[in-house]
Amino acid sequence: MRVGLVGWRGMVGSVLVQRMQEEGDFKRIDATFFTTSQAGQPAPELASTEVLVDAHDLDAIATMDVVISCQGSSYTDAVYPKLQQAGWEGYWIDAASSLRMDPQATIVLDPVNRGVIDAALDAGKTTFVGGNCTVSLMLMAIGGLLEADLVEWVSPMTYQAASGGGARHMRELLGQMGDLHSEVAEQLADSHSAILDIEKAVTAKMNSGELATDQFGVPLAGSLIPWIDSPLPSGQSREEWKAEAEANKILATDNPVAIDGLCVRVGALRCHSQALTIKLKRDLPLAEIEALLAGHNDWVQLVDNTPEATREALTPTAVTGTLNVPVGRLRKLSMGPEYLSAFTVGDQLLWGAAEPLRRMLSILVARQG
Ligand SMILES: NC(=O)C1=CN([C@@H]2O[C@H](COP(=O)(O)OP(=O)(O)OC[C@H]3O[C@@H](n4cnc5c(N)ncnc54)[C@H](OP(=O)(O)O)[C@@H]3O)[C@@H](O)[C@H]2O)C=CC1
Ligand SMILES: N[C@@H](CC(=O)OP(=O)(O)O)C(=O)O
Repeated sequence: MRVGLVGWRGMVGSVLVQRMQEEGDFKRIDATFFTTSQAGQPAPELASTEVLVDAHDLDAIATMDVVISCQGSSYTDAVYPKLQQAGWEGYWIDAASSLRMDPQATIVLDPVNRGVIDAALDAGKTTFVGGNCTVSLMLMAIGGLLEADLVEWVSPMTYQAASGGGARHMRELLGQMGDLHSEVAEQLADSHSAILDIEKAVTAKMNSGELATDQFGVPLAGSLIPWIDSPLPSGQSREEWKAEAEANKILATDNPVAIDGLCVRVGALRCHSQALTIKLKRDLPLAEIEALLAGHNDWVQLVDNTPEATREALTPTAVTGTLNVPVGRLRKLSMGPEYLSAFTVGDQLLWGAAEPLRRMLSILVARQG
């Protein structure tokens, strides 16, 4: 199978390539590495060509059986329609959002919707797109309740990492953290210095306009930003809108589950966290809920509702770089026995972006036999 990789040098793409190496995927494919900016330069050893191929060379792209793009929506918008018009019959696997709601496209998250993916392949569909990171991570966490049709609605309140904006956003956050520390390093070193003086100096620096804020627009270090992506007439941010729209498409629900909440950027590096309020269709003992959640897939992990277990396993620090999707803080809320709280954390570059694409490629390779 000839597989073209576009966007492999970026953050999502490099996590994808790393995972493909870990799983030995390159042994099963013939990989061509494409580029939008470095055509003709040496290709990585994993490639079947010696040099990188121009990602806008449609003739070259069209020789691929599969194209995986982690290059972003503008590349997809420029190339995908032309390939379709030219009658290309290969498979298009994409990390970008632009094709997700296209009726021809299937959103892939196989531990949750393998049946939907298989039905699409059987029907001859060829376009497969990874879901929004918070949506995929939420479904990995509470897939057991959704599969059992126990959920009336979910309100996710998110705590999203800087990496969701891209590499430059991560750099900006770390730079802000360093600048704030430098501002008060001397007072911090003196254990007798007054904490309110330190706070005042930090707050003054944050409001001084001196911190680099080209990516986020305002300081994120020591703060948060309760808006992600563009505004919609509904008052939602586009990130908030994706929750219900994409989740129901992934699940192929007959009766859509209402999913709506607020999306917030916080100073985490690459793990998104979400506090979920879930309205169940009926009262269910907590032990049954836990069994359904834990039994749904190989990556979800129940975390005891204790301070020790929560600090140990339910933080971005504990989860970053792993495929684990811990879910904890499970308890019935005081609003009534059908109201459940949950908190979940996941690496937004792994299950949130690269891993569903890698697994979609494996499904195609396995089908080819
Ligand atoms: N960030 C995220 O969390 C998520 C992103 N996505 C989707 O994936 C797309 C790509 O995101 P992301 O990986 O963050 O984008 P990046 O900005 O990290 O990379 C995108 C492209 O930029 C080019 N590039 C230019 N300079 C550099 C450099 N110094 N290092 C690496 N690459 C460079 C590369 O293309 P080339 O080699 O052709 O020059 C690369 O493929 C997004 O637009 C989005 O659609 C989806 C889910 C989550
Ligand atoms: N918008 C997400 C990251 C992302 O790229 O999402 P999408 O693939 O839906 O555009 C975030 O900022 O955390």
